[in-house]
Amino acid sequence: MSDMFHLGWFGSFIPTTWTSGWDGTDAADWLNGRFYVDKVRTLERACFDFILFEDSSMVSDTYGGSSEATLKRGGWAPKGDPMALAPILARATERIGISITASTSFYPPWMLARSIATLDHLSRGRVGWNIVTSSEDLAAKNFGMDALPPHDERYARADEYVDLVTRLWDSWDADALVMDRERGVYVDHTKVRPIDFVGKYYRSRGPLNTLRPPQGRPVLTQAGGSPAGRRFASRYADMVMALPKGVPAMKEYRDDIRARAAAEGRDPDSVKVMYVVSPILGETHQHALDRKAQKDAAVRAHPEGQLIGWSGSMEIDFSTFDLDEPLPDDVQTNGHQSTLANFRKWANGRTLREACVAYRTESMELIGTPDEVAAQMGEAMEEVGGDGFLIWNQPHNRRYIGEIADGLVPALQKRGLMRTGYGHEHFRDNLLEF
Ligand SMILES: Cc1cc2nc3c(=O)[nH]c(=O)nc-3n(C[C@H](O)[C@H](O)[C@H](O)COP(=O)(O)O)c2cc1C
Repeated sequence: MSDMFHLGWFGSFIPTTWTSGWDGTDAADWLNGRFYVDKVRTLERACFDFILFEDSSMVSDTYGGSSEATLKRGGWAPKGDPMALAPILARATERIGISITASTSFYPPWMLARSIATLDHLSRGRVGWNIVTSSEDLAAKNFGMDALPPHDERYARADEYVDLVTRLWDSWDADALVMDRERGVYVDHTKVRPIDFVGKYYRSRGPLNTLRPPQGRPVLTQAGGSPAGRRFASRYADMVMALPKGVPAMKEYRDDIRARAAAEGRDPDSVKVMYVVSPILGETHQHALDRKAQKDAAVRAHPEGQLIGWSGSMEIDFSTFDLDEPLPDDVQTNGHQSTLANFRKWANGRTLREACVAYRTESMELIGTPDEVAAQMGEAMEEVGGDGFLIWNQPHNRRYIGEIADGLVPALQKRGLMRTGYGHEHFRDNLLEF
């Protein structure tokens, strides 16, 4: 029998789908948080390890040189701040991890260390920080910069940033709070120290002005695809999100991350690699295939949705290219480099129109009845070696969440592939349990 693996949910604090016919009122009032509270409760009932919110800081106007295309569809903006949403989700739940994205290029490290430490207390040890360096110059302009530093320098800065943030968390010992009424001592000052951090890019005296996070180090997650990104992930991340295409590439990616982690002196089992998937479920196998065909037809009819996404993340105006030709060879980006490189490799001469239909934000296609898909996931994990999957909402509505939580999850649990309860209070302990 296959081993148990982890399941997380990967998504954004954005409107739900509003054109599927199964959307209710969520697309209108998603920003009041109610949909997300219901969602996280459902995922906790289904024993997901965590929910993770990606993030960005811009309204893209790359496609067609205007924000019209982005805003008209409502796919990338508006977007709420996951840092503000997290405490509401924490209050509504008991065990599920809540991981939020914050960019090392924009957040002052001391502020980030303090916000995450506070959230770790508010959630009683269930917070994760998804570390990104950001990749859009447009976002940099919102923070007073003309452009982001070059790709590899962003990772060099992030290296120092994470070092600084973890030192700030360590600037308070776990037993600093003594609350000795007789002696009149609330905090033992000998257990709180300045850090006097002086790096190439950052300086901070410290200490932090709040208690050490319950997890000590809240769960760190990352998604580096480039060599610099992989090195960074294997040095710091407890969980790496990945999008290699197909089982052999998934295995190669995991083996590489584990080897790099071992070279950094870490136990490879302390780094979990999780793959983005978006299962298409049906009542019968044919029903699932029909649903996939329907999805493909929708993209074929409106390929611009995909092109707008690529324009935003790669900062390349895809509206300027001929849809019936491949992406020209001379196109470059300072943004998600590995995304562009992977795109070229994967597109392999496809025209842009064909590429839009074929592209999937997922590592492998999973199509079938819940039990068939559970079996496919088990087989893939057996070949790859671990460590689990991130479900990416497609479509982003209650109907899809229900299909996963009440269809796929019970099928996984029946096969012994997924947990049926939480063994620990803290996110980190649950993630490292197997
Ligand atoms: C599953 C997944 C989630 C990601 N989430 C974010 C995000 O929330 N914000 C962001 O700016 N970048 C995000 N990225 C981009 C990564 O941080 C990274 O830039 C990308 O994987 C390319 O790798 P590289 O930076 O090593 O070139 C994500 C990537 C993946 C695969």
